Amino acid sequence: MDGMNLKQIVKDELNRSRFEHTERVVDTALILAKRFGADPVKAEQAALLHDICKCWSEEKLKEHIVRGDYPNDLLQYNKELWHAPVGAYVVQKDLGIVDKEVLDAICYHTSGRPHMTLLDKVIFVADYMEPARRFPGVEEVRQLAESDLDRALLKSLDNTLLFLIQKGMTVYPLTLSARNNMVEQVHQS
Ligand SMILES: Nc1ncnc2c1ncn2[C@@H]1O[C@H](COP(=O)(O)OP(=O)(O)O)[C@@H](O)[C@H]1O
Repeated sequence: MDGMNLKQIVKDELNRSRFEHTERVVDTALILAKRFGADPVKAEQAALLHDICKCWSEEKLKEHIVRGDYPNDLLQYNKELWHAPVGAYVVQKDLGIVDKEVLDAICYHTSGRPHMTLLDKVIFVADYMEPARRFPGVEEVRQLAESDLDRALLKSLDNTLLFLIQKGMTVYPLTLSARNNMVEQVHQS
């Protein structure tokens, strides 16, 4: 499947604003990939596909997760997390994407995980800081991403965790592990 076909498939799956977000994530991911030496073809593909299941209903995502091979605790946490691992499964099964790095970058783009690959980091940070994002603290992430992808990622994870805690929400543990691991990586560098 070539890039144009994939783009049309993604467009058909998403509403207009989500597709425009996706296009901005692609642009941002390509900039970060070039800056930090990630594979631009993989970055473009992972960014294009990262939110492919974002417009599925809660019921459809839940049915899929119940029947599939997903972490046991996933359904106990924020439904905003669900589209990412389901998206990785769907692009593998329905679109024939087999590249594990691309599939992992899609799978972990919302939660993060410990020992994130360079591509995971590029997609996570691109999704967090694409130009239309207005999160408190996003400007600092953009500044850090000018020169240090790890610090930009750590700040994005910190901001996400602080946001969830301030809202009194539960935190999916994988994000805490991702954050702890990035603290270690940043302090070692
Ligand atoms: N560890 C976590 N536990 C619970 N919710 C989380 C966690 N990490 C991220 N989220 C939530 O997921 C959402 C972000 O998902 P994302 O895929 O980036 O969607 P969007 O592109 O719409 O921002 C936010 O609401 C965020 O608070």
